[in-house]
Amino acid sequence: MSRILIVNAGSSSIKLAVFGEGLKSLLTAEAAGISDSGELRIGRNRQPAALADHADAFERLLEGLAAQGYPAAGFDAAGHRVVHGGASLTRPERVTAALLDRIDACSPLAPLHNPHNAAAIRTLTALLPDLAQVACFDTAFHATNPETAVRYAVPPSWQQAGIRRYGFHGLSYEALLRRLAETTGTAPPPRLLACHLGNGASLCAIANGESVATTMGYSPLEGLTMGTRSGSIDAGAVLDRAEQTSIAEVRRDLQQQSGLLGLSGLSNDMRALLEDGGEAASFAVEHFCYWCARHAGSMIAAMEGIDAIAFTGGIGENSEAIRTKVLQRLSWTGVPESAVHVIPADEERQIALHTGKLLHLE
Ligand SMILES: Nc1ncnc2c1ncn2[C@@H]1O[C@H](COP(=O)(O)OP(=O)(O)O)[C@@H](O)[C@H]1O
Ligand SMILES: CC(=O)OP(=O)(O)O
Ligand SMILES: [Mg+2]
Repeated sequence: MSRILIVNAGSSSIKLAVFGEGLKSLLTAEAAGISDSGELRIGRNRQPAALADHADAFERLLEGLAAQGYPAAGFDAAGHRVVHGGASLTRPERVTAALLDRIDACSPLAPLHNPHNAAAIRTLTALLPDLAQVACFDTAFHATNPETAVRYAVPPSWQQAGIRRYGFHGLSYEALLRRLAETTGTAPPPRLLACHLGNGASLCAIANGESVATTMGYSPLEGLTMGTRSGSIDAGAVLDRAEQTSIAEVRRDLQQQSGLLGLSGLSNDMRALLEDGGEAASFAVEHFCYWCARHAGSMIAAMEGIDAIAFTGGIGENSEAIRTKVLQRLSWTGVPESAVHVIPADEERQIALHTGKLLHLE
């Protein structure tokens, strides 16, 4: 019997899942609010936990799995979410030293993610050198985007340097399509607006089951207002700030001090802002919803219309208040309630499916 460990390291959380024979889910665990007021969940057991960083959180999660009868040495394979695969990593790959180098090379493009993804792979390699590991890329799903959607209007030298739109949350969108098919029993709607609203947030225009446009671009910074990331901003403003301060400061500000946190001055956590309800918190929430709907217009234009909407991600799945606000702003689309779906993010099973297939596991 094969036992697979799945590792999904996001910007603020690490989710682990253990799958057994027939991809039966055996145990899940999650570390949330890393570097903030954290929480550790092993199975159904939740407790507040001070989680210094992703490495600390990963170690605590592995200890938690071992205490539940799933020690690391008992795994036959591991599958990882890797956020940025660049232009060439467009399908799941077996981890090798050379592949790790390529993942490292993409780290500057996804600084809140790829270093943690690579670190988790290295931690497991050090613990279990013979463990078969597979990397699945968030960028891969968007390889079907047309060239007009992918290219920035910049000189050829930029294009040669890899400056183009890649798009992210691909594993989540793949999982969303799979689960939508499972629940409806039909082919995907011809023009589906998929909304992954979590700490990182993006939208995807999915036409006949394929990504044709998405709001994130070169890095997971572009597009919607996010937990700590600014979303789209005029490059002119970025250049001016860089001239006045430093590149490092601008990078930190745009990646870690902006978004809901920057607008509210309180928190990057949507639930905390909704609970707070004060003026600053409410403005941040409105900004999130307004820009979500405004970017949705761009996705709908890319598909030349819309038949259905699906929400996923921590906010998309759990917050009816946010879904309602976004849908109110999209009422002009005429999408009926029956064509609005809420799909729990299932990146872990998607990675397990890829891992099992690539390694021919039973
Ligand atoms: N019930 C809820 N209401 C509103 N927001 C929620 C709720 N549950 C979770 N969230 C929000 O989901 C976000 C985290 O999303 P998630 O997809 O888990 O993060 P990550 O991008 O790190 O994977 C946080 O902003 C959190 O506040
Ligand atoms: C790509 C990305 O933004 O991921 P997350 O939502 O997990 O931060
Ligand atoms: Mg996530």
